[in-house]
Amino acid sequence: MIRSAILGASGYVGGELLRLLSRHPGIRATRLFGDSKAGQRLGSVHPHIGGVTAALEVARFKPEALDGIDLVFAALPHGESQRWAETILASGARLVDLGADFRLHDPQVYATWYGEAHQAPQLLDQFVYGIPELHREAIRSARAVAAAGCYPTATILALKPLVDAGLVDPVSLIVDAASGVSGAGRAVKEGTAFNTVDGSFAAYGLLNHRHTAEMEQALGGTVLFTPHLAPMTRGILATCYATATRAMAADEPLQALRAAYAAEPFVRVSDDPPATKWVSGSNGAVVTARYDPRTGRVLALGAIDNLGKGAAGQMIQCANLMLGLDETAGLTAEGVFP
Ligand SMILES: NC(=O)C1=CN([C@@H]2O[C@H](COP(=O)(O)OP(=O)(O)OC[C@H]3O[C@@H](n4cnc5c(N)ncnc54)[C@H](OP(=O)(O)O)[C@@H]3O)[C@@H](O)[C@H]2O)C=CC1
Ligand SMILES: CC(=O)N[C@@H](CCC(=O)OP(=O)(O)O)C(=O)O
Repeated sequence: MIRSAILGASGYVGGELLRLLSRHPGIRATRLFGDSKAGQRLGSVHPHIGGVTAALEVARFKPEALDGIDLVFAALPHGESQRWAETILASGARLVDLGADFRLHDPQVYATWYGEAHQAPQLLDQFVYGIPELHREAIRSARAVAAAGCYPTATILALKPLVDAGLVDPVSLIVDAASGVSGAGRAVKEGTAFNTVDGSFAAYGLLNHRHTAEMEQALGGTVLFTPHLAPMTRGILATCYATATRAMAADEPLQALRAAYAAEPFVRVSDDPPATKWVSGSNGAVVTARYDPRTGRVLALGAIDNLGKGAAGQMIQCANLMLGLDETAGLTAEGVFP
């Protein structure tokens, strides 16, 4: 059994990691770390987690606590992993990091979008970008993975095969994506309070959301990205538009998606537009696409659970690959519907 530690165990992604690991045949959550909730038993921090895990205590992280740990999942606020990555990797443990700290290969691009200098640029080339459908072989041999952001995962899965097949102009990409409120984390904020989001639908981060850089790095183009907050707990739906490189059959983009994902265990190509509820609670992604001859544009959509394929599920999928386990281990549950 692989012994794992979770940094950020008391947050939303930490809770989802614990839920998924409770059914994982090869990875056990052994040590749990948090910040303000350090000292509390997990059962009170995450009441949805039971069994022996509920009795574990959330502790404050110390490097000595990595003794005997094979794998570290880090689900920390941006910037925190830069402080600890060197220590974690020196311990011999593999690292799957979900913060944005190691996703962008170029530290200058990081500084531009995150407004601060990168604190560990020497480690950047040790991290593989964590979308298994794009970088499966590199992830298998990696000691460190920077799991992709939630909006980028939905967007890249919908658009990347179309860019790779030369069907769309990569400098013409427009992405409107909506997220459930759990995407903003567990901390109480006015912008995500019930009275703010219930019955409302709002755009935010106009022209400068940091996930733009991640999408552009993966897609090799220019992206105009507008995130939205939707009155739901989980889910991301990315609606993407691009200029077609030529006239084509209406279903040619759909066929490109089918070819790209034919052997993928977690990506389903749908004739119909996907809904976030199709993948709620699962590691699934559903994508579709069409060519519109009237406007000469390609329309592509991707739906994921931000806490599943957009976070904890993808982290476990990457860890399974790094550890030589079945890629789907612990991740086979279907979505919760309705
Ligand atoms: N929520 C989502 O859907 C997604 C989140 N992410 C990213 O994953 C990371 C975690 O997200 P999420 O779980 O939603 O966030 P939360 O705010 O829910 O949880 C943050 C976690 O980090 C801990 N923490 C906060 N500050 C520190 C610190 N200085 N040192 C150590 N631990 C600290 C918190 O501990 P405590 O609670 O004890 O104070 C908590 O366990 C973030 O980088 C986020 O952007 C990425 C994709 C999707
Ligand atoms: C709804 C909401 O607020 N979402 C977050 C993004 C989710 C996230 O966790 O960002 P990373 O994937 O980069 O870590 C935001 O827009 O900042």
